[in-house]
Amino acid sequence: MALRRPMVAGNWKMNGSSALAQELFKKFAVKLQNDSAEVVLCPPAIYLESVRQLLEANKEALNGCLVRMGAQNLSQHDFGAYTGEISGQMLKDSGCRYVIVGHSERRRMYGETSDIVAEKFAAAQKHGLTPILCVGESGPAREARRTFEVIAEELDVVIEKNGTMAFDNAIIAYEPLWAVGTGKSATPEQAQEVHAFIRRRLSEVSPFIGENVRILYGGSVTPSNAADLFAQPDVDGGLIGGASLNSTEFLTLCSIAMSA
Ligand SMILES: O=C(CO)COP(=O)(O)O
Repeated sequence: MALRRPMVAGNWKMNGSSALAQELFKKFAVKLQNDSAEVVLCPPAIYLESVRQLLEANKEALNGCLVRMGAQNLSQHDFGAYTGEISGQMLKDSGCRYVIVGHSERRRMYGETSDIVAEKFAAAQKHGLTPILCVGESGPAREARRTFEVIAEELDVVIEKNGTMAFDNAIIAYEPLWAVGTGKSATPEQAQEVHAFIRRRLSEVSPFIGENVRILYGGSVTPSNAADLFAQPDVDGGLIGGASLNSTEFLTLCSIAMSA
């Protein structure tokens, strides 16, 4: 078993259906062979209950394979007059283990600042969820050679509020904005370079955290590029958008992670 168990997390975004969940579980029961990788489904909140029921109903068929559930977002608040929001406690109550925090689509389209992201990270942990913290630079930032600077800023705000040790119970996802939903993935070398940078930065404070935190790559991962990406020493799997909506492709990605 690798030091860090690979993870494949499917971020459905505002896509999918309960039928997709059923289809996935039918295939999981047949195709997932072992627990050498962890599989996470992050459907829209309205489908969390369907996925929870499928997890329960397929417990035996999954035979120890690690399939878990995550949400795509949470409120930074515990409860109250926040129409349309969902708290960490509610997600925990619904059977979530993980929650994506700071996805670039939320930062860009819903005004989530790094401070809000840091609060959401704290709220997730407070309620017993493991945050999957997304960081990543834009295309222009990369062209201006500001990749490390942007990633460091995004990380540091979360570290300042929560401390480096908080990453003992967190996952990081490197998702360069120019690769998200564009069909243009980072090369394995580009991903590895940034993953190593993130690991080093955490190692400066805690070598233990640096060595153990799982860092996923996200951005146009498909069955044709996943093996090379997942084979990088600091890439511990993927956060998958588009390809997580196709059950055959998603299962292929899970198999690749299992043999990475
Ligand atoms: O944003 C992503 C996952 O969170 C990546 O999306 P794509 O895999 O569709 O590029």
